[in-house]
Amino acid sequence: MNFASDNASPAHPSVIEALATANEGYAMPYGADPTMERVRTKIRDLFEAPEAAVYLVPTGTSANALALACYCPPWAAIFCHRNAHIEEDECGAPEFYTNGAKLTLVDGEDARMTPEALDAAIAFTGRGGIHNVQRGMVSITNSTENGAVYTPEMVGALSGVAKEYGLPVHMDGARFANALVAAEASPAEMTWKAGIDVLSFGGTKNGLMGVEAVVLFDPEKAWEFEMRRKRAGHLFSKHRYLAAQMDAYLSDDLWRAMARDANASARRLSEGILEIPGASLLHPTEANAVFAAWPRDGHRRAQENGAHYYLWPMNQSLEGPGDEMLAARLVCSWSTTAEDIDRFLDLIRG
Ligand SMILES: Cc1ncc(COP(=O)(O)O)c(C=O)c1O
Ligand SMILES: C[C@H](O)[C@H](N)C(=O)O
Repeated sequence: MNFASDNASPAHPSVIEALATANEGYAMPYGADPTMERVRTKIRDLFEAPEAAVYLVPTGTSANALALACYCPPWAAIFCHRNAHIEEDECGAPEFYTNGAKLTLVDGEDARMTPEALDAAIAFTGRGGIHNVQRGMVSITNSTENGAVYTPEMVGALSGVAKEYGLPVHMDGARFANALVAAEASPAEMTWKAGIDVLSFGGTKNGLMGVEAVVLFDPEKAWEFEMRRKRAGHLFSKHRYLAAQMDAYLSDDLWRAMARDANASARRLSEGILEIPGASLLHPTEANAVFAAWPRDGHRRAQENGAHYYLWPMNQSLEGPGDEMLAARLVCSWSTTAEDIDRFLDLIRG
């Protein structure tokens, strides 16, 4: 029973098979392999964006930081939610790769920014001319760090604010597939049709071994992205192994099937927890993560029987009154089984 993160899940067998197939013979390096061309075409078709520039990188952090660096000057602000991954969990990579851009934090429940809060933050920034950090760009995480989903309409409302100030918009889509299937939207509706300029299109959390696509819907910055990727050391020489993963991901709609399974598991888990007297959700279960609280005794039983997950916040203690409510983050993935969930629920129910 591992609910620590979808980063803990195995790669899907189809992905491993694709890697084994890709391992036959020779292939031109650095992205010049035929599989990458097929991946680029698939993504352009999927997003209805025939001119989009498409690149693969190994991690979500590299996807985010390199994308942001292409759109935000060093003297400007990146407006993001205060719990955004680029703020809390990338060890300063966005600030480093942009050569110093400032992350300006915006509030909103469930790690979803509101248009009003975003507008206020942008309006306040750069008001004093040369003395202030300037207005740079906006970054949205979908699904969010608290497991919530922005619908295309919500994305459009935030992008509308950004565009009033002439700012580009990035989407951290480490869990884009989970958001997309939850919103029952098309990739184009959830991105460029809603004002997104550049997308970190995640695969690693959703069944791949380690690859993310960066999609620049206007290819104007394609060459700059290529240079930044190479200079950062994120251009794989044996690039065919990244391309093979993404090719398998996009074949037979595997990516959306895995996301649907992960989201369904989270709903099952969330509903089961709410049957426990006193249990509650900290955030709505809209994608593949559950943020919930239940009695400490249940946590002790689960962890004594091998369950892996994070208390939320992480610094809470298992020592203390057994009936006291403790919160946790539980993340489901394509590989989460009904047996895992039912076993976990039996343990925390007692
Ligand atoms: C929302 C979000 N964005 C980006 C990342 C970064 O991905 P990585 O850890 O592969 O750098 C993560 C990691 O899980 C994430 O949760
Ligand atoms: C928190 C950690 O960085 C990872 N993004 C996760 O969601 O598990």
